[in-house]
Amino acid sequence: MSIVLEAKHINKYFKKPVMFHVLKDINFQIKKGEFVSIMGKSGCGKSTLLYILSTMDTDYEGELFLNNKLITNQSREHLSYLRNKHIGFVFQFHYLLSEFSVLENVMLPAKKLAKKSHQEIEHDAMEKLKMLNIDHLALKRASRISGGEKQRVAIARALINNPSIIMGDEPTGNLDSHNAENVFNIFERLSNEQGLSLLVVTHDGDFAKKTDRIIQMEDGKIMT
Ligand SMILES: Nc1ncnc2c1ncn2[C@@H]1O[C@H](COP(=O)(O)OP(=O)(O)OP(=O)(O)O)[C@@H](O)[C@H]1O
Repeated sequence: MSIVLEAKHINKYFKKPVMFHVLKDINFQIKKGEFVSIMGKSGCGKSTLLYILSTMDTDYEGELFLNNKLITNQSREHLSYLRNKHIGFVFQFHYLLSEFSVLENVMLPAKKLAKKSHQEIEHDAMEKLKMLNIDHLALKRASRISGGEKQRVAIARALINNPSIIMGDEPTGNLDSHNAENVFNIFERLSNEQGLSLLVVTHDGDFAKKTDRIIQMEDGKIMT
């Protein structure tokens, strides 16, 4: 099976206030369609790692490959393009623009990519909303929908450019158990039916044990 994301010998140091070796020789691969969770105690380096994997932090040692292409040492502009095209993000807090409609929020990353017409983007956004059973919310303001609905809109937005991988930082951390299960089921369907890869940092052991594989971190290292 093809490899979507690969980390080779990733090391990271925070230099202030004192030199701190936060990530220690991180190596792993995420295959197409794999649903992987990252777990570990608070402070072990999960968010720092996700920042690097998502190309937002470029201050690290080692190599990162996205769809078998080396993406370390690329320009900020190119990384911004790669991120928008190939990586979808779902965070603990949805970061929707509250004054915009649900549909407009979902369309935004595709508008930024500027590869399709307004009509095509609107059509794609409606398809994603339908897939997540929230198309009836399309014209509502993002501020006027529930927390669980907002997280589904955030997932639709993450999917709009048909990314290779979705990265999540505690995507169910702010949801009740019913909505958390809902998000898990959506992710599982995307992985099984559409071959989308997912990499999710979570503190929720029940969520993690249902994923294909758990990457367990301890003190900046991968233990499993
Ligand atoms: N900008 C920074 N400068 C210095 N140290 C930092 C910085 N950001 C994070 N750290 C430290 O690096 C370590 C890893 O932080 P990180 O946020 O990656 O942990 P985490 O596993 O995601 O924790 P949590 O589960 O609480 O979110 C922690 O000890 C943290 O205090």
